[in-house]
Amino acid sequence: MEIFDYSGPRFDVYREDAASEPLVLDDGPWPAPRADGPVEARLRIPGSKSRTNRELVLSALAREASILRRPLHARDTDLMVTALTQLGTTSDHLDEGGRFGDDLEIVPGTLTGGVSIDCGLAGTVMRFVPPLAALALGPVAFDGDESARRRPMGTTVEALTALGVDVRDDHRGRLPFSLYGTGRVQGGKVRIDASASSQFVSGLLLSAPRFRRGLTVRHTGEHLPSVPHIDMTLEALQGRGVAAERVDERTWHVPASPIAGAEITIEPDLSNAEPFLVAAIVAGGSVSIEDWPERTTQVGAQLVPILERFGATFERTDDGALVCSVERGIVEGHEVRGIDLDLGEAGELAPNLAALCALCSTPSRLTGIGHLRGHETDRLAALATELTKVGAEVTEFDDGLEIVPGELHGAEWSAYEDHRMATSGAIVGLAVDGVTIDDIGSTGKTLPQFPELWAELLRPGGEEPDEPGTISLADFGV
Ligand SMILES: O=C(O)C1=C[C@@H](OP(=O)(O)O)[C@@H](O)[C@H](O)C1
Ligand SMILES: C=C(OP(=O)(O)O)C(=O)O
Repeated sequence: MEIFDYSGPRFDVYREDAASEPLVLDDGPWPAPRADGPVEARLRIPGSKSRTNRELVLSALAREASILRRPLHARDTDLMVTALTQLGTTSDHLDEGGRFGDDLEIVPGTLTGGVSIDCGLAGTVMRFVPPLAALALGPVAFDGDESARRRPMGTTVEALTALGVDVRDDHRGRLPFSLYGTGRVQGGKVRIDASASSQFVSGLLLSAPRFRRGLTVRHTGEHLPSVPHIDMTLEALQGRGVAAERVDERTWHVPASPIAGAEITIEPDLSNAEPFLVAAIVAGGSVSIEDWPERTTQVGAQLVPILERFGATFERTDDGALVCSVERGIVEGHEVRGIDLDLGEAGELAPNLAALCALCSTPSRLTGIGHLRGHETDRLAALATELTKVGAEVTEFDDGLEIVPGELHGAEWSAYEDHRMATSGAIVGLAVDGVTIDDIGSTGKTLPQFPELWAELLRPGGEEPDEPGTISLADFGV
């Protein structure tokens, strides 16, 4: 079939409080600000990427309209909205979302193909949309960024093929590929190897209520990373009246079922809170994150027990904020010991933790994260290269990293178009003079406001900016 020529949305680094006025940072390197002493900040972090993109997919498949309150507006979610719109969904901005952008109303429509989907570098778009596209009538082509073409896709392709979907897989389990939707998928049972990504499971489960016979997915591979993300998928389905369930450790079942419309407030992205919480350990002081959910399936919740091991203490305020306090920071000469940590469930937390480990006084081992080689970039190689550049000694294993701290020094830190590599460089820069990040704009994948929030974090004594709601570009050396 024809691969349609479609150039997807470009993204800008922009300020949500002036959403129509993109703030385009210089292409040049971003000087990571140093922290000289304790920080004191209370921050509101935009909505969860993982939850927003699940709710967007379910809203497109639902039998009636849905409203998403405080959804994330970032490159990954913009790509999802665009993909679903191309396939027949309508989305309207409700203009009530406050500082981080509008609430969204999603009205499902008849799913029709004849389109090319730009997945950008978003794992959730490339793994969640193809099963939905199989329910559309007509051809749908998928492509993404150059780096996205290196991410594993074979399990999605094989699963859909096994379910009788006509998939043209010219690049053997990589983007670009295309499928020919017939408007229906029989469903039933499918066995897949999801050891490279939990998103293969989640993607199938999300569209499964609309398959004729629902779907039972069984994972046959050795490892299964990021299990809490599958729990989040089940929770999202259940929230729409679908009796989705985990049958056993490697099997999930979703019955054929209507998907209800819903009004859902998206929790803040706890994984995107990570660099700010880590900053409290590096600088000392306290960082509060507003609206930290009491119960959540987000892996970011694991930051509390993990960062306690680095000396942080946590408490909740009556108004729902999580306060992370650290008596003396690393920059004040406090020595924090490294740790051994299995991050198999929470791989997306690994890059920022690796940066923190490099600032500790003793070696650390992060394991269970071999699948990070298929993330935005090969994160194990990228972390090893960049941490070595600034003076740490790093050994890569098949499933992780050993990080031996050293005398650290400034360098140009490469982000590899990876939001979490960029924020990891910013963490190192808090404690090390002369760190610059080659592409801070890559944070736009899930947190376009990162430079702005980082400046807010580092503003002395919680000082108000010159004009309320604005920050000086000089803060970024722009
Ligand atoms: O389903 C999701 O929303 C995600 C699942 C995880 O992917 P992997 O299982 O590939 O690690 C996670 O790392 C990613 O950031 C988001
Ligand atoms: C792995 C990640 O993203 P993606 O959803 O693109 O897989 C991540 O955000 O850490």
